[in-house]
Amino acid sequence: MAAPRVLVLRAPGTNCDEETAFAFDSAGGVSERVHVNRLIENPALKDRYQILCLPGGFSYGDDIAAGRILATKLRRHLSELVNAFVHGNGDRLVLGICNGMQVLMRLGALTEELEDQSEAPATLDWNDHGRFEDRWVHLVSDQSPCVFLKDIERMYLPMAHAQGKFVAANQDVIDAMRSEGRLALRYSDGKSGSVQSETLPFPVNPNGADANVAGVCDKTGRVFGLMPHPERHIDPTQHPFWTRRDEQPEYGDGMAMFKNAIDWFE
Ligand SMILES: NC(=O)CC[C@H](N)C(=O)O
Repeated sequence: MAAPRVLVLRAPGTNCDEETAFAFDSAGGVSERVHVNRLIENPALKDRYQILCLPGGFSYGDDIAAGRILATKLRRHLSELVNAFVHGNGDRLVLGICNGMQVLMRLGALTEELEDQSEAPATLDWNDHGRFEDRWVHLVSDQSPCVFLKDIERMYLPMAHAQGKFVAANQDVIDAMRSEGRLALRYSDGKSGSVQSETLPFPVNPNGADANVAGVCDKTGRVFGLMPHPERHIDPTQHPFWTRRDEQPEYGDGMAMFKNAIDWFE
């Protein structure tokens, strides 16, 4: 099959699009970085791509709330495009990384069937300490339908955000999402390989996220958002202690996610 085409969406303030396109290309995809205004001018462009990726950054300066303006722009001008990727025939993938996850959450694309009239089922709030946190974190994945996390048990990835605290409206949302394996990726201490659901203290849980959630997927596992940055760890030399490791793995931990996405189309 021809290599899947990846739409890496740009907006004013996006700053991880080049690395993200490089990661998809290194995994065997063909990426194009496209500005949101070009899509609004030519919505038919959506039919060129099999994967939609919303990369990290500070879209529209994080004004109002991180991801809010880009989400509103997508909902107002590109709802057909969003719908084609999120739903469509169920034959495409969506990945939101950091600011991209914030956009997917504001759009409701990760939690839409849990939506009730009164409030969002879940959101991404300010980190508990109220500051931007930029460092490496340990992650474990739960049993999950997430296409991107297939056969991945743990990862060590950089994080870099101020508004990454996953907060659910209530325990029912947590229970419903957990029972479907949608609280797919969790912060961990790097020792235990299993998911912990009682909220772990800082610094293991860097932002105070409910149930240590770092990434969530939709019901189908095709739509996934995560706060850490897999595109910043695709080469082993990006690991902070790579010179001290006895053996170098072939790839950095994040690469498997991009390969899973490309392989899904085979
Ligand atoms: N790395 C990013 O994508 C940053 C996300 C967002 N601007 C925040 O600080 O929360």
